Amino acid sequence: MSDSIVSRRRAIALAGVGVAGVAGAAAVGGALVKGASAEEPHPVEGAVGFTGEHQAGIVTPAQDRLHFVAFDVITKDRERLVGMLKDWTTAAARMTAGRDAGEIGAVGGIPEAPPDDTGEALGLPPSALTITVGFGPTLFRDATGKDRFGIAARRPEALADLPHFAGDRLDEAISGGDLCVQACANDPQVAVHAIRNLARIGMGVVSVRWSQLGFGRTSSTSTTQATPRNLFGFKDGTSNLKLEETELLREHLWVQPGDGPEWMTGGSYLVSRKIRMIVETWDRSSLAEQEMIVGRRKGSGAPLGKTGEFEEPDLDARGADGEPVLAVNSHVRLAHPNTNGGARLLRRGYNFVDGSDGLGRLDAGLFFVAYQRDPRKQFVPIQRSLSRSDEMNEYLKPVSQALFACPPGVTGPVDFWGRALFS
Ligand SMILES: C=CC1=C(C)c2cc3[nH]c(cc4nc(cc5[nH]c(cc1n2)c(C)c5CCC(=O)O)C(CCC(=O)O)=C4C)c(C)c3C=C
Ligand SMILES: [Fe+2]
Repeated sequence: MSDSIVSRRRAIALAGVGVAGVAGAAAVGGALVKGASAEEPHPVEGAVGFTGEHQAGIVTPAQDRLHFVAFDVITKDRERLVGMLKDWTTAAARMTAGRDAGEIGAVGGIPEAPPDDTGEALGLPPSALTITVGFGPTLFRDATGKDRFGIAARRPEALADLPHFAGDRLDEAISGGDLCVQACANDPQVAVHAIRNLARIGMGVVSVRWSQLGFGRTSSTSTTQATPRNLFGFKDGTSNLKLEETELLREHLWVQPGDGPEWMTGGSYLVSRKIRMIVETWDRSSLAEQEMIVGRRKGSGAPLGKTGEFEEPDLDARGADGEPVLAVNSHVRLAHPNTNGGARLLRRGYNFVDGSDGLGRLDAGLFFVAYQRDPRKQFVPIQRSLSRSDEMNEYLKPVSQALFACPPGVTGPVDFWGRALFS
């Protein structure tokens, strides 16, 4: 029996209950989640498994495209919020398996009712779509300190507000958020379709605060992937944490039992930072200057003083002139674990070009995304060290920042994003 026949029969059966009833019925139970799970006997080709110990979209080999969105929760009703998270989980399981967001689908319903899928991904393969969800600090307490949904006591200490960093002039309107969804796929239409349908499902419960499109992943998250380049033309992601480094992931990426709170075990913290790159100025600097600022060769990606991309940078090496081979204010030295008490990140950023700035320059840069076990011990010290003296800052303008707690993966049919947090 084809999906469309199932959808049509279901549509007829549900025709009498109205649109709200149809939307609710499509989200009931967990059967749909199971159908899209990693344990499915016949996984869909090109689909990334949805269920598991950790959410997909973190160590998953970085796809080419991103649509990231931060939402404000606009309801005061805890049950409506929980209901939406259940509906999101069901829809995400379907979409990551290459199916319509709802059971009726884009064209399977009655003509009088809005479809439960928007339709722009009809006929497209799953395209390795992953959908990853996170909870922002303001979901736990609002700006006045109010416990909005009875979960303030469950706020992780690691979800502490990020400090101000020297040189930052962030735009509040495109920073923060109560919830975030990161959709990554190898087809931009598939990523946008996923976000659009979750926003549609969340109508009346959440409203879009800000969103960001990205292209050309700027990190590899697996040793099977070639290192991509950022908009400064440099290989980016060489020394990133990788999917295959299980021990390092335990140490630096996943929240471990005992870290607390319990509902975050197996999860990870996401920091995003939208950084405008003044590419026109960068393009007028010499190759030698660019390589000195980064600390690596532009062609091979090798650390200065070495020849292979994956050789370790030597922070102590000095040239014939007695000066450090890796400049004291180079990006790689300042971001290196040895400079930051061993701190490491799993970076998963994307390039962006948001048109032009009205002054004859591209509005382009890096939408930096990094996952970690505890931002207070990882992102914060690294960013402090970069903010203080990175030579690259002359070419950068950070415009937004956000922090989210991404819970562990959905484990099976009755599970949903946030179940342990809200139970
Ligand atoms: C706070 C964290 C970081 C921000 C913000 C950041 C911005 C940023 N980075 C590049 C380009 C490169 N970064 C590279 C390495 C690198 N960067 C960070 C952290 C942040 N970068 C880390 C932890 C590392 C790894 C350091 C190490 O272990 O050696 C590199 C080199 C290649 C690589 O290893 O990935 C490049 C190139 C830009 C352009 C940018 C802001 C726009
Ligand atoms: Fe960097």
